[in-house]
Amino acid sequence: MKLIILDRDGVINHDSDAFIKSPAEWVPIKGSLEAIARLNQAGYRVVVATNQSGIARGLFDMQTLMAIHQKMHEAAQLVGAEIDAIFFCPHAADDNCDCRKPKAGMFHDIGKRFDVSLRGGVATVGDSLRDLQAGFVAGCAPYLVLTGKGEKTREKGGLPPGTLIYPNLAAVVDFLLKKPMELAV
Ligand SMILES: O=P(O)(O)OC[C@@H](O)[C@H]1O[C@@H](OP(=O)(O)O)[C@@H](O)[C@@H](O)[C@@H]1O
Ligand SMILES: [Mg+2]
Ligand SMILES: [Zn+2]
Repeated sequence: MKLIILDRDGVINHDSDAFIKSPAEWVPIKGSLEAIARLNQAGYRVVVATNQSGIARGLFDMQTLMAIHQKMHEAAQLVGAEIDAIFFCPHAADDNCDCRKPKAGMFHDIGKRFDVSLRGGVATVGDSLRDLQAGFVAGCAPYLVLTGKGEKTREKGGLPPGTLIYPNLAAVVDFLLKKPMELAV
């Protein structure tokens, strides 16, 4: 089975320094949902691994997070895309949980749930260093996109070895499905 693990904010939808606190604030990045549909058609299971410390911060509750994800699923369906599962960490950094990226807990759980060894070339796509670090530790091939916080992440450096950089999720999918696309260097 082909599997890919995507960060949510800044990869699928626009991010905000004020967090994505409601369905109304969830706006897909142009081309991202269509890119997921192309992955589905190529036989990929698409799974999201997202930090949602806004829950621990009291910025929004679980019901609101579920409503945001319902909107994401519906928007995906409109373009023939399907997100197979959404794993999220609702904790704050000082909760010292095992699931908050850059820890790899969500990635290990995804590997178990889908019975896939992540070390077999499973790609993970993120806009923050912690996304890439979590995936890399779990054995994934890291891809940085320059949407969301990606430009800042590139400037800061320290990316896991072998990280490939692309302008956005659609360009990563072009590469994965072997349509020529220039690397964003
Ligand atoms: O990119 P993913 O993992 O899908 O979600 C990130 C969000 O949960 C929020 O994560 C926060 O980081 P802190 O949780 O405050 O460190 C900030 O970066 C917010 O701007 C951002 O919206
Ligand atoms: Mg992000
Ligand atoms: Zn957690």
